[in-house]
Amino acid sequence: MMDRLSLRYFFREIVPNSVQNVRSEDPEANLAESQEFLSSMEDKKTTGFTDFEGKTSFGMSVFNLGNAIMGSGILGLSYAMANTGVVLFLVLLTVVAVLSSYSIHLLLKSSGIVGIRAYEQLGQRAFGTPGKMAAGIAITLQNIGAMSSYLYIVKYEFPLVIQAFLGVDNPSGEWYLNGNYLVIMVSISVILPLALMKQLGYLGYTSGFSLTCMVFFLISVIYKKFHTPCPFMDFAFNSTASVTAVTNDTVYNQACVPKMVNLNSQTAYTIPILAFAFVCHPEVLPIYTELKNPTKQRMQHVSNISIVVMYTMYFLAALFGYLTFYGEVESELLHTYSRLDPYDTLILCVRLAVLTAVTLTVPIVLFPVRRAIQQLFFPNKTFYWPRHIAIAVTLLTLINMLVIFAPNILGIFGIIGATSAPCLIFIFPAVFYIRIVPEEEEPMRSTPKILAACFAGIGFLFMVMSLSFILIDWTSGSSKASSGH
Ligand SMILES: NC(=O)CC[C@H](N)C(=O)O
Repeated sequence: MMDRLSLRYFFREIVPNSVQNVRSEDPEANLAESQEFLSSMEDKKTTGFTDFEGKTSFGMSVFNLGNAIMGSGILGLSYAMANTGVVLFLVLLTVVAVLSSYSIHLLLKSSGIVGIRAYEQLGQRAFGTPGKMAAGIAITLQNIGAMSSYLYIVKYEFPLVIQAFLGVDNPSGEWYLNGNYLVIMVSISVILPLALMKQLGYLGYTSGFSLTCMVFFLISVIYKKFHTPCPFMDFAFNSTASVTAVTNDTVYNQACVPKMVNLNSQTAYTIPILAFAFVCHPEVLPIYTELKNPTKQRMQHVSNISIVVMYTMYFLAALFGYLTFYGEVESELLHTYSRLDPYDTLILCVRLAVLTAVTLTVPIVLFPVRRAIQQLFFPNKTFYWPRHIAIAVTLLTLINMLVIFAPNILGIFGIIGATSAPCLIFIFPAVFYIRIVPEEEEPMRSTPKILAACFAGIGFLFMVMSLSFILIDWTSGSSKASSGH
């Protein structure tokens, strides 16, 4: 048994500041609590979290977080680059990646103080029930939006892939070429079983596979750049427009020279597209909960590795996609490849790879929504299989119905994405942090809190900006890039 002195020493040296802080008011009570805490630490070998003892390895956690980051967002990046130019795009991409990592730091530090690694609990600690509701609702809306965008890809791309591989030239209502049936089949046979897993950690393997598919996508995009003439020949017009362009030097030069900095009416969409591409914040804390030997540094390390790898892949995909089509690139990169040749085998494989990748991302993105629903409606309840299954089935049914019956709702998601993404990345982590970290540890005027306040301000600015652009777009009737995915 440790004596009082060595216990104090132990606390100063080993236990994170945050834990010391919450336990610092009454020394006697502290000691009793500390002993209890210490013995629980000896038993469970945790670092102050009472919620769960994780078993997922570092590598698997990187795969899971990488998979959570990488989604349909990647398909809109070339378009974003076409509207910003290479250099400005790189600057903005770097800014969003760094801000994203900083925001994870805020979340991790706050959760270390609260002791429970759930976004909703941070909201609860900071603002009581309204805070918890706000976090839960933002996560639910954002992730349902993301999952629907993934299933849209399945609905519209999968039939084309099957049709081309089976060589059906004139489809006449075959059931296996009907996107709606395919969405339901994929949901039941692939997504549901994965979504029923008790823990996220089990999805590490599928996440690894999903990322492999995206690597294949990236390699193909790079390969295509070097095997596509510029200006490219549009399959639909069977080359006439482009041939005239080749003969005309000025047109050629204009069309096939990358712009370093470009500003136009679509430039404003870059921020929402980039912000969406880096959203992974609802998944960070669930992944942290399951991490083996969880410490803030270790989880920050997992996040930074995932962000750096995705940052590199995002940049390369955007760059080579842009260098293939230049100003002709559409808001969804895969559509642009169809203009080259819809039956090109490589492009069909790429579509299949992207389809697989986003399908395997759905269960990861569904996890935090189920957790949010559990936190909002069944707090303090222990794990219960029927509830776990019922929520997953209900959510998947809802998303399937949205994708099948209300495909026009994508515009609404533009609005949701423009509000919930800045909330989840910027505003909530910052304001929760400011409220949760005790004033004795960091006074209101300390640098970290002022930084956090500026961060919330940036988020608010992004939100207002994105919303105004969407509204302007709607009123002027051209919704070319309403969501970019
Ligand atoms: N939870 C999410 O919204 C994930 C979105 C993801 N970053 C994407 O690019 O698709």
